[in-house]
Amino acid sequence: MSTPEIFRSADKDSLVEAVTERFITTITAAQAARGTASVVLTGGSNGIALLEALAKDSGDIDWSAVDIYWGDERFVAADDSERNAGQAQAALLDHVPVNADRVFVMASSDGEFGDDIHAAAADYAERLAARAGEGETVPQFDLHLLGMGGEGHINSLFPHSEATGESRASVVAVTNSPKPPPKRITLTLPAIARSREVWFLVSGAEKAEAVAAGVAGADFMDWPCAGAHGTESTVWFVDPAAASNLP
Ligand SMILES: O=C(O)[C@H](O)[C@@H](O)[C@H](O)[C@H](O)COP(=O)(O)O
Repeated sequence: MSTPEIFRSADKDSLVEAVTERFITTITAAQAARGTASVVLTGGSNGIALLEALAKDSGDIDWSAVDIYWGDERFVAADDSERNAGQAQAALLDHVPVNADRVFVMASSDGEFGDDIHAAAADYAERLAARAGEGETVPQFDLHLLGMGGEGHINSLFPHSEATGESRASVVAVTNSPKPPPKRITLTLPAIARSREVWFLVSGAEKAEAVAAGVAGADFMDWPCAGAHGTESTVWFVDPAAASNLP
């Protein structure tokens, strides 16, 4: 488990610029070392702004050799504008030469499992396991991106929820999310822990308390963000407002 690193930016725009630059460096380095890279995307304003910036310039990233996953998804119809996958498609994936076989979208509520959210979550767990090494259920991600809510939720892991307390399964269904829509599919803390790097992309004063709790290593049932760590690095990209409760 890595010690949190804090990257303070002057504002939200320069936060996205810094993340974009470091994303390019990290993914090209992974490809240079292993011929391939894997990244877990996040929704939210900063997560999508990063993808838009990458669509304009992603340096030497070989997009055909990147595995793309999502940390969570809203279990709604495929064409619902709330879907993280649809937003990522429009922001980036439609504009770069990704390999469609390496883009792992979580099922929608009108997909092959219909409204069976548990089957849809189990399917994602199986697809992760199929890409994992022997004896593992989750591939080693090079990078897991995370947005965060003001109460410290990451992916669809909300405070004091069963999903946040999950200690074994890699993917679970959430049927009572306090933030709409209620039905979601999410990677769990043990799945996030398979990441070399975990990056939080956080701006705004309403996130300041959660940032401080996450960096200080609070109880993850109170502040789910405090339970997410990369094996090599954990980086909090914060603007001045989000950093305002840090020592
Ligand atoms: O799951 C959701 O309902 C939200 O999309 C949420 O998880 C979002 O990613 C964070 O709240 C960060 O959002 P911002 O980057 O816009 O602050």
